[in-house]
Amino acid sequence: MNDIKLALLGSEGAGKSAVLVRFLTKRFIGEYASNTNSLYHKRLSIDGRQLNLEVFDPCSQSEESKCILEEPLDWADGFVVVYTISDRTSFLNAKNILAQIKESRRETCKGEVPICLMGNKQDLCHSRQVSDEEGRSLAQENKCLFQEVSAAENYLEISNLFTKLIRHVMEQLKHRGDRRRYSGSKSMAKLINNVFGKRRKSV
Ligand SMILES: Nc1nc2c(ncn2[C@@H]2O[C@H](COP(=O)(O)OP(=O)(O)OP(=O)(O)O)[C@@H](O)[C@H]2O)c(=O)[nH]1
Repeated sequence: MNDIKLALLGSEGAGKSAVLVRFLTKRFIGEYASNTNSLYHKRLSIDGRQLNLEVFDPCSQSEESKCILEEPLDWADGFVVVYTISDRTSFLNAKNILAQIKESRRETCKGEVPICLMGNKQDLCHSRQVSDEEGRSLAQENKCLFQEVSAAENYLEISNLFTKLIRHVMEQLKHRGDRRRYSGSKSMAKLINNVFGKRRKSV
């Protein structure tokens, strides 16, 4: 069984939990606790392969809590970076997060870091502050997957994006010698318990 570890990153309220819960359960739930770090588990089958998916959904990454990024950056095999199309600040924050991911993997990761950039809340396009082209070009600069989505209204696009990202992670893991840096001795659950004190979720 392959273990795949993803981290969700983005501004407060960008819709990280909504996007993830949409993918894992096909449902949209309006409100989520935002002051806790959560680790979600799900068994999946992609291309006939059984996967053990773990997704870390940290509480919001404000400027002051920048250090919170360090553990997921080290731990994850791939990243989902979420911004809101109706909030330019969240887009600028996503840009910073992408730069931090690249910087943290510069020495250890020879190939591309599997990342998916999601412009969420597409249903709020009447109050759009970030164009689709801006999102697309930021994704191209950083060699990551990109799509605008609406966790509130759409399942399929989100599911397809996660699936593409997981395929990319599986490809990268095949080519890497240091496949499981943390599993066993230093799991994310332990890291989170140590650093933050947290809940684990299964869906
Ligand atoms: N209109 C609309 N609202 C959304 C969408 N996705 C999430 N929301 C709403 O945006 C708010 C924040 O969503 P969350 O999923 O909690 O965002 P988050 O990024 O996990 O937030 P933190 O946990 O605070 O970091 C909630 O009120 C959601 O109902 C969407 O696609 N469209």
